[in-house]
Amino acid sequence: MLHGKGEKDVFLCSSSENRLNHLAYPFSNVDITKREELRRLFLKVRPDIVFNTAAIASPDVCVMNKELALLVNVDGARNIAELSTLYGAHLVHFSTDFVFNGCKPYLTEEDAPDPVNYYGFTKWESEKVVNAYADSYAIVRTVSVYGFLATLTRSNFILRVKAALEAGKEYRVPNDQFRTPTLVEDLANISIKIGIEGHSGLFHIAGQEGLTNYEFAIQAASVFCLDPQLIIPVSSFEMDEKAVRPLNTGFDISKARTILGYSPTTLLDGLMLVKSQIDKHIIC
Ligand SMILES: NC(=O)C1=CN([C@@H]2O[C@H](COP(=O)(O)OP(=O)(O)OC[C@H]3O[C@@H](n4cnc5c(N)ncnc54)[C@H](OP(=O)(O)O)[C@@H]3O)[C@@H](O)[C@H]2O)C=CC1
Ligand SMILES: Cc1cn([C@H]2C[C@H](O)[C@@H](COP(=O)(O)OP(=O)(O)O[C@H]3O[C@@H](C)C(=O)[C@@H](O)[C@H]3O)O2)c(=O)[nH]c1=O
Repeated sequence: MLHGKGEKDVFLCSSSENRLNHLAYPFSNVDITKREELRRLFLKVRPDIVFNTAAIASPDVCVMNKELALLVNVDGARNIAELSTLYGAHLVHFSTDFVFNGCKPYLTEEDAPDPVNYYGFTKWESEKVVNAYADSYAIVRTVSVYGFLATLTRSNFILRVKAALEAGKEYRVPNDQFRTPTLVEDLANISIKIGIEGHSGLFHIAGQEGLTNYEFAIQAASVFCLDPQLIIPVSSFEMDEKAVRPLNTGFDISKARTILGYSPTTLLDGLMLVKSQIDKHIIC
């Protein structure tokens, strides 16, 4: 998404291999929890803008490995915030709707966080360290990101629904978790704008339609021409996941619309885009 945007060179890093090597950007392995290693990278690259997407982003993994979650999500964010200040970079840090308790949908930037799981707790703490240690920064909170890339670290909701239905398997989905799903291209484009234009503060970035995960799965099945009968609505309680999920989240995106001119893709267009990307990938 960064390709051809502005006059910036792009430098990629992550803790394992470069999964975007077809794009031919320079890449370094870095562990954000290792401050000296990270400092050497800042010294070498001298970034104007840093996008911090690194995290332990699975709520279930976070609750099972709290030490690691705290280390990466909080200490790692602190290292990046400190070094961004030291080297004069504008930091765009990513956070989540899971900082909220799920009692109210369409949350604004003014609503008070109150996480109900350990992942949400570490992400809220990450926001506090960014606030405390970064001079020039924006925090981008987002919700249930969907999209297609052949080399994803983790899959996402609609790709899992698609895989199960294609295999003729039933897929149990909570009908009591309300979200505003976010198309990854919308998130990437607005984040680049935030970075390049140097916007500061907190932004809620999500899709414009709110629906339950069950309804989302049904819409995905329709676009992918798969059998919706295989999608079984269940309560979150019946899901029996390791980490409890906040029930009602989803964002009010008025601030982003007004300040950034953010105008997200509709859910139907987003799902059709993902379908066309997958079809193209299969043909290639
Ligand atoms: N996906 C979603 O629906 C949502 C995501 N978010 C937030 O967006 C951000 C990105 O999430 P998402 O892309 O889904 O997460 P992924 O799990 O897909 O990717 C996280 C990345 O973090 C990297 N990473 C993990 N540990 C380290 C480390 N110690 N040092 C350097 N890099 C590390 C991983 O690198 P490697 O691949 O090399 O292991 C991986 O690429 C996170 O901050 C998450 O909290 C917020 C709301 C919704
Ligand atoms: C693994 C699994 C999940 N689900 C449901 C649970 C949940 O309602 C929905 C989405 O599950 P996921 O594990 O993709 O997402 P989940 O971890 O619930 O969601 C979050 O991801 C993190 C990173 C965030 O920050 C949040 O914004 C949110 O998008 O899918 C199933 O229905 N069946 C399954 O087999």
